[in-house]
Amino acid sequence: MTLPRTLVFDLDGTLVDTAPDLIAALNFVLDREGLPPVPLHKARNMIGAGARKLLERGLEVDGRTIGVGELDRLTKDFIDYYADHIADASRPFEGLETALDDLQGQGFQFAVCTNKLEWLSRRLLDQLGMTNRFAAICGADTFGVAKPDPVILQQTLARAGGQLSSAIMVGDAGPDVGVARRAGIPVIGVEFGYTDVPIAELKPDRLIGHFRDLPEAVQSLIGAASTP
Ligand SMILES: O=C(O)COP(=O)(O)O
Ligand SMILES: [Mg+2]
Repeated sequence: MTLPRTLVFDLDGTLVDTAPDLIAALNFVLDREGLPPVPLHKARNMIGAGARKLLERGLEVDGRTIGVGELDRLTKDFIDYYADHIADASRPFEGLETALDDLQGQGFQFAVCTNKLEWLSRRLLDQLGMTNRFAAICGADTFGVAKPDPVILQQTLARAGGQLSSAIMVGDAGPDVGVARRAGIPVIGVEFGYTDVPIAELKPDRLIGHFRDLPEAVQSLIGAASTP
């Protein structure tokens, strides 16, 4: 039996431009703590390792480090606020729907492997009308491990009914390139996402600057893999 080819997507900064709502939630919490807001351009690159890390990084801008208990409380406040505003301004990156239609027509299926919490990821994709696009939607809490641990990618693929030998990862940051490398699958980097290290420096197998280029990047990877 041939299992379907699977494209596994990161969520924040890859499928959806979530920075405006994530940073609004961060600044809501900072404001309640009496701290100044972090500007969007600066805070964008703090996204990628989950809500807790985003808060830690946001607090560090002001030179603040806090205890575990306080961080727990602020993370809860952050998630409460974010959940209520998850799709106020977040939108899929340009060209995504067309690229997915094209690839689906070629027989690909899709999955989401994110360091966001699963229920937040589902809520976001629900509100954008995209949940049904994905055979599996898995977050940092789904299997108790986050990217770049390869287990999350292996388990996401298992849940989607795919397999590692016919999967490609698509992501915007270090954890995405890392998880793909550790699981031994190719990775396409997107240049429009959130990362403190430029994605090109992480050397993904292909780089795209717009979703219109995704089908061709996928084809060239498959072509390269089947060339003797
Ligand atoms: O929410 C985050 O910080 C990370 O999410 P991502 O893995 O979808 O980029
Ligand atoms: Mg990301």
